[in-house]
Amino acid sequence: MQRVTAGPPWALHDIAAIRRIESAAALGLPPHALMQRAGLAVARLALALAPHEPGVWLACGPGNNGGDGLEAAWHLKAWGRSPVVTWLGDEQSVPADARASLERARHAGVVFTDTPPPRCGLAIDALFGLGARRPLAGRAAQCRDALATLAAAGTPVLAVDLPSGLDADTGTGEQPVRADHTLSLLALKPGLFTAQGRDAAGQVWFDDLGVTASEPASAMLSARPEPVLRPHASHKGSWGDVAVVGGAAGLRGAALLAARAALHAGAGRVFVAPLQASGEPTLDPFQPDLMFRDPEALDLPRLHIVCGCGGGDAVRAVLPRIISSARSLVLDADALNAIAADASLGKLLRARSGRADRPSVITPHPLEAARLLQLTAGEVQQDRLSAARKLVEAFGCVVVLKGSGSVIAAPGEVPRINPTGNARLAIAGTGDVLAGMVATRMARGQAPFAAACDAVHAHGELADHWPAGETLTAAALARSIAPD
Ligand SMILES: NC(=O)C1=CN([C@@H]2O[C@H](COP(=O)(O)OP(=O)(O)OC[C@H]3O[C@@H](n4cnc5c(N)ncnc54)[C@H](O)[C@@H]3O)[C@@H](O)[C@H]2O)[C@@H](O)CC1
Ligand SMILES: [K+]
Repeated sequence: MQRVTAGPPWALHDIAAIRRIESAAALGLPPHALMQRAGLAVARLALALAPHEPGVWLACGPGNNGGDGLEAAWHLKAWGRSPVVTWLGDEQSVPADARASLERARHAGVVFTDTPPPRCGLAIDALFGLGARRPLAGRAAQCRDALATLAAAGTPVLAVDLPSGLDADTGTGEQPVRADHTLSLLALKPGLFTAQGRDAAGQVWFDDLGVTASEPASAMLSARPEPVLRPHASHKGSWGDVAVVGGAAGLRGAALLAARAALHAGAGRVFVAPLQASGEPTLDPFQPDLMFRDPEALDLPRLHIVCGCGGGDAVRAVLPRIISSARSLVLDADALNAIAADASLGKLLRARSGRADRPSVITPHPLEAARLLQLTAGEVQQDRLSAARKLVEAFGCVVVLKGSGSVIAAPGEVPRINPTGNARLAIAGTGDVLAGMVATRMARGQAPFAAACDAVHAHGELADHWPAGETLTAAALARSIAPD
């Protein structure tokens, strides 16, 4: 069993792949073996989480997720604990494996009750796992509410395989169980790490039940970036030139944030090309290293461009030239809104996909993604991985779909879900900082997909390591970037 932490590139499998892995593994094992391993793993983790509390309540559903819970109860009883089970199954329709575990638990003298105990040392959610495809209702919803009441009183909640009611593929669900810990069995699921998954699952643990996955990963958790060695014999030209085009009147800050982020991330030179800026000062007094230019004067084929941050409507006019000519391109915010409103810009972006030397990355949040796909933001959030894939199909570029568990997708690549970051990033300007970080990585010569994955990971880690009690603002975030 392993604790899932941000760092290694964990493989994720969708429901269809897990069902195939399960069938292949079962062929070589005696009946009930996988559930026995699952129940043992759950019981071990339960013991580790509440070593001094004998009372454990297990809410067990009608299928094999409930069977895992019953099997765990049997172990806990054998180890001298006091498990109490609420079982929602039906004697007539219980699956064979779950029946075997039910009988073991009954014969061992595990207590069964219809009503949850008022208190216990640990509560285990074994209501539904992979089979949950509809909202919890009736007694299952009552158990979910009882788990919430216990959690509010300080009882840790451990979910078996998935928080019940959470969709393993998408991380969506209507009021899923909220767990402090989730033990994912056989394979890790994408839904634990995106959309509502992170809030519902708490700390994720993984036990492969002794089975090597016989299926390719459906997605991966992106790994911590490798540090980049900066050779002593390098100069500012070695680290690339980033130019930020945006910051229309009243929105200057967004462009400055992206530019400062690019500078702190280690670009060799950073230019700012504000839109509608005639007669304004051409200096950022807090960051005098930034060089100001007229957007029309930029040598685009040499430059790694960030476009859109605070672009307003004015960005529309400069986009055709930028999309056609920029050396590399990160498109954010108003640039994406302009593309959503004008199919000819989308065609220009798509045309870049034929040129490996002209990479492009788009960084929409869910509403911008929805505009690009002509969906609602709710529809995008309903299946974030598939929304990111659709954007890749539409524009042929690297896509960063921001939000809890940002998804990074690209042509020919297994999609990544980013495991870092927290709600402190849910403020204005942090997306501009991210755009500057992605562009800098491309300016330094990284391939666009890796640049996007690494920048998103590093951006999230800044928030994860933010000092307690200090406010995270986008400007402070940009300043805190340390080039690696
Ligand atoms: N796949 C495997 O190899 C293994 C699976 N195991 C466990 O088995 C689970 C999957 O078991 P099942 O396929 O039996 O599915 P579940 O136990 O998740 O659900 C059982 C059934 O409940 C019904 N159901 C779903 N949502 C409901 C709702 N909201 N209200 C009422 N009924 C609902 C569905 O018809 C579903 O088939 C996994 O998540 C895991 O916990 C483990 O035993 C280890 C091995
Ligand atoms: K569960």
